[in-house]
Amino acid sequence: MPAHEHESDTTTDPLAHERAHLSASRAALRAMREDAQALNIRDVTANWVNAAVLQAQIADRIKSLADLSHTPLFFGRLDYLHVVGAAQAEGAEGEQFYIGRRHVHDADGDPMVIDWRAPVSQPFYRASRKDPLDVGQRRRFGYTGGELTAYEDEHLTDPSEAAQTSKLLQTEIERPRVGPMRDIVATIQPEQDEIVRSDLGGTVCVQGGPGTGKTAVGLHRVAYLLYAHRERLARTGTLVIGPNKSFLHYIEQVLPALGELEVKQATVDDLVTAQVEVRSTDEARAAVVKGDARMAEVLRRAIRSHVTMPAEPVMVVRGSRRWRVPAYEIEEMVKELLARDMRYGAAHEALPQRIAHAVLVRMEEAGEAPDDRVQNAVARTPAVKAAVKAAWPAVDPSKLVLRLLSDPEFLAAHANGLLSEDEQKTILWTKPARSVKAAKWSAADAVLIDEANDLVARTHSLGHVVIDEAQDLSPMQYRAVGRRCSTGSATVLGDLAQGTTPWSTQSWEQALHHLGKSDALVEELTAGFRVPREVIAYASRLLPVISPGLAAVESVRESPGSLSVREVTGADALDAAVVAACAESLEQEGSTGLIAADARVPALAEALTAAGHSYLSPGQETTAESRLTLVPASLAKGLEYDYVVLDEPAAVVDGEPDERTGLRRLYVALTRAVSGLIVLHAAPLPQELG
Ligand SMILES: Nc1ncnc2c1ncn2[C@@H]1O[C@H](COP(=O)(O)OP(=O)(O)OP(=O)(O)O)[C@@H](O)[C@H]1O
Repeated sequence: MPAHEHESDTTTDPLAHERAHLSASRAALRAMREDAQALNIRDVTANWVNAAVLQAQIADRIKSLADLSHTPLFFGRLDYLHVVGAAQAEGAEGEQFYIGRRHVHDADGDPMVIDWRAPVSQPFYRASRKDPLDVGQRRRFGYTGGELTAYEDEHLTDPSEAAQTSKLLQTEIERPRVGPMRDIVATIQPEQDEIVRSDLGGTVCVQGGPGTGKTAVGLHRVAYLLYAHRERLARTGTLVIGPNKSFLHYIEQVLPALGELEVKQATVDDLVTAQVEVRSTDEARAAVVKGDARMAEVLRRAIRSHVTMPAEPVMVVRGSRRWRVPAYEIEEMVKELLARDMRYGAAHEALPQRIAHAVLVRMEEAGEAPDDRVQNAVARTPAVKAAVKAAWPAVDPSKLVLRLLSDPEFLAAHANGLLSEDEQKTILWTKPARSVKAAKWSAADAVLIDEANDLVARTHSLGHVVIDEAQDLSPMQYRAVGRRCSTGSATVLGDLAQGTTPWSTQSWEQALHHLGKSDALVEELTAGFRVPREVIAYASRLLPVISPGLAAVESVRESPGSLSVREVTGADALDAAVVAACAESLEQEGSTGLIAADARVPALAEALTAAGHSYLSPGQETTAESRLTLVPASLAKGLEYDYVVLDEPAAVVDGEPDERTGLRRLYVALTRAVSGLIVLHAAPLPQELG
């Protein structure tokens, strides 16, 4: 695949020709923006509400038509052998398309640039020598600071041309990583593209080792789905779930860069803490039980225990007449509602109407002609209300969970046969809370309340939800996410070897079951775009212990990377050695992350400051001026730095409640580097690394 980089401005020169197309496309985009700006809505809107809505839509459109000087308008070109969609007749003319981030057309409406998500763009990502998909030539463009400076061709149907890896792709993968996460739209790989373009109807689960592009793929899938199902998803909504705020901050620019501004981002905690404030943390043992799917059944039983079979008839007085519905008839209604397994709150609303209906039937039998208004009025009479309160009382979900965690007898009544006595004791509060407001709720408690809420009233479902770092979710958290896409679909992204919660996912099959998406497709990504060969080989020594059976990632990075493991004599010397390693890394281009056990962070912060190094925390963006981030190991997941200095692996392992989790945390820390890793230790290294 020849790369072309020479300069020339004759019109016969291909690079000059492509540059001219770039200028023309930018001019066309400018014209599209000017058209949008010139729209006069006064003639078409009848009232000010419509006008405001329309004006906002136009403002969004103008924003989306901005020409960002450092974001190339197109990055590829496809030369089809035939007219797309036409019968492939011998000798027919081909068609040429420029592939970019958005659609641009000229004054006649003819396309200048095609959106990467359009069906005709797909072969840019998928066509191969084996299956050229009617593409004669695929061209990739290289840019330097917004300038088109190179191109590279593949002739997929030419048997004499040898297959080669793309230099431009390699350059893109090797590019230093300063600033927030970038999109990969120009270089999505075929196996990634299959996931990106899988249909909205199905849930996809991706298992992939560190740096295989799971996050990137998940975000591009959202962008793709929004393009392919724009109206439906605008109505139903999309959501990206990440492990913590600093991670969400790191990825938040990717979708806007792809022109998608409406996608919400949240942590699972954000989703479930609308009603209560989280003010405490559980011990691991308690959190594991609270996060177990058996808790869903405990809650279901507890809520249904509020239903009591009626013992009294209902007597409704209307005018001079009295109507009696006997207890056994109300009992039948209650039993029928229980059997229908509807939401508790919906049944609570339905029961008064059923009783009133029974009264209406009696009225009709007595020759009266009551209408619907009478039924509503009867449903609201004190007698009916009292009967409903006795048989199917309203339940406050937070109070229900409060009682389960405070009242041993109440818990036992609903948990017996599900949770052992020991497990019950583990989750009971030692000091029962007096009220919902006063209770010191934990994150796991909030998930229980969320489950109870859903038992009372169905949770609103979105059209699509992406869950990143999913391996860390508890079964109850999967359920919480699952009810937010119960009528939609999900993209589940994770790595079993990076699970660091006490309840982390053991198998995707189980996880998908809890999510309510057992029919999901499980895909695997194994090509690593982040971690260089030498470094991933070192980290993968941990795999047999932390996740037996999982294949090691194969790095596709050309530069082998640098790995240096240094022993420091004496714990006192460690801090100085770490600071020196940071200074050494900062001499290179790109970002440096100093990763350390959480407990080591204050000492290292002090050492860095004393040595005159300013540093960022994981939530802050690296810039050309400020390239060093001090990262507690607990926040390293999902992030990456060009150079990583890893402080004292043994301390990272010891920072976790058990060894396996500790080694998994270490695996995460070891796999954040893009170009080089320096490991410094005063204590012996964990033997698994030896
Ligand atoms: N096709 C690609 N072309 C170029 N870069 C890519 C491609 N796929 C992934 N990358 C880059 O590789 C890096 C790792 O990607 P990403 O963070 O999505 O991996 P991940 O699987 O989520 O990793 P982790 O398990 O560590 O969270 C990112 O910088 C991403 O931009």
